[in-house]
Amino acid sequence: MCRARCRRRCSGRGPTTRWTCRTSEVAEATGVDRFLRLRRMSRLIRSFVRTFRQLVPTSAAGHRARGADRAAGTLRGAAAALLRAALQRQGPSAWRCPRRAPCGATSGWVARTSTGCSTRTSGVDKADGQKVQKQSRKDKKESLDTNGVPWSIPSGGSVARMFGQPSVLPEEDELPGFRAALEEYAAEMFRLSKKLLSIMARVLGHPADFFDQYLTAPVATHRLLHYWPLEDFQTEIGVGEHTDYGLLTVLAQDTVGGLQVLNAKDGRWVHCVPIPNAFVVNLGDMLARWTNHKFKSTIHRVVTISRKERYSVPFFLEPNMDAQIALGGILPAGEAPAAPGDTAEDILERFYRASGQLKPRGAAGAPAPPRESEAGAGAAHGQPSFEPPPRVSSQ
Ligand SMILES: O=C(O)CCC(=O)C(=O)O
Ligand SMILES: [Fe+2]
Repeated sequence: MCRARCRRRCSGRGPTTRWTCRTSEVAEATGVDRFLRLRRMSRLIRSFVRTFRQLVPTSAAGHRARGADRAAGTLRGAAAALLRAALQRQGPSAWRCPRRAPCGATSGWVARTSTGCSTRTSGVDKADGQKVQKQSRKDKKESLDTNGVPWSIPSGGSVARMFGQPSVLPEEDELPGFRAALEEYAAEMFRLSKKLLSIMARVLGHPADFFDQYLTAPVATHRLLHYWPLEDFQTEIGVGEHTDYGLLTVLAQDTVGGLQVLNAKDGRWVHCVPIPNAFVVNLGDMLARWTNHKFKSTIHRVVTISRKERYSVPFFLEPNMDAQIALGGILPAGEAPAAPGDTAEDILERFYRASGQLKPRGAAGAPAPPRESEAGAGAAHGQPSFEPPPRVSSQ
């Protein structure tokens, strides 16, 4: 039996305090954890559905997001089914994948951690890998990360393989329609992102379809976020100050508010007041680097000042992992030659190493990357020392 505050029965091996119980063992032994997870997820998904309802038919780019509307309808049904399942204690068993999970999956529910602090950037170019700092305040949020481009098979090394993994989600019979609705919404966000990028391409003096060549096997994360109200502003935050590291982020937020953007000119935080029927679009570090900061990445954070819980749904887009992202390389005049280490994958890897999600190369104690055969079913591509994905408080 577990000691401390946990009465769950463990396998009897080793120390059995609440904090050292392995979720899988607890779930196996009692089924309780599974039930709790299901309840938690049902709340998250219900609120996600509410956020969807607020999604507008018309986005910032005048793009009609019919898919998002349809997906909202499907999700309403899916959430109801999930709740029913929760009541009957028939929850899915494996769709929460804790970070550092042996299965190495890169998506799934990322719980609020008891110790984790977000990382933040002290500059706007994390692409150089050295500017990530530890925040002193803890993020008070949880999320469900899913693969935003499930059809894409990114090619490259371990980062590409990590992102190419399927999402950890309830099975169809556990939550009918949920996967389809997520995919439909993500596909719509991908279309919208491409539309926005085509406008940017023209601003940069390129043909409208310029970015398409870099988006044939992209990487994207579709995230469902839930924030609790903050109780102590000294020690807690929604998400710490950061820039997203990819190309761009299309974000739907509810009406609670809390997203803030840094005005680089006067150093003040500006509230990104929710506008009904609008998406927020953040530019990421890769776009900043590619344009030599002609397009700046958005420094933002979430400080939930309301007593209400907050929900948001960002869609983060990165290009093909082998896209060369040289500093200023996308500017038509004076194309900078790409140097080794300039691919999107190199940049992501540097970021993960600098933020501690990936151990430095050759670090003492750094576990060796598992061989493919050791990776297990959930890590079909063999995820090494990655603590999977969440673009942490980065993204
Ligand atoms: O929830 C939000 O509004 C922003 C979330 C965010 O910035 C992130 O996850 O990178
Ligand atoms: Fe962000």
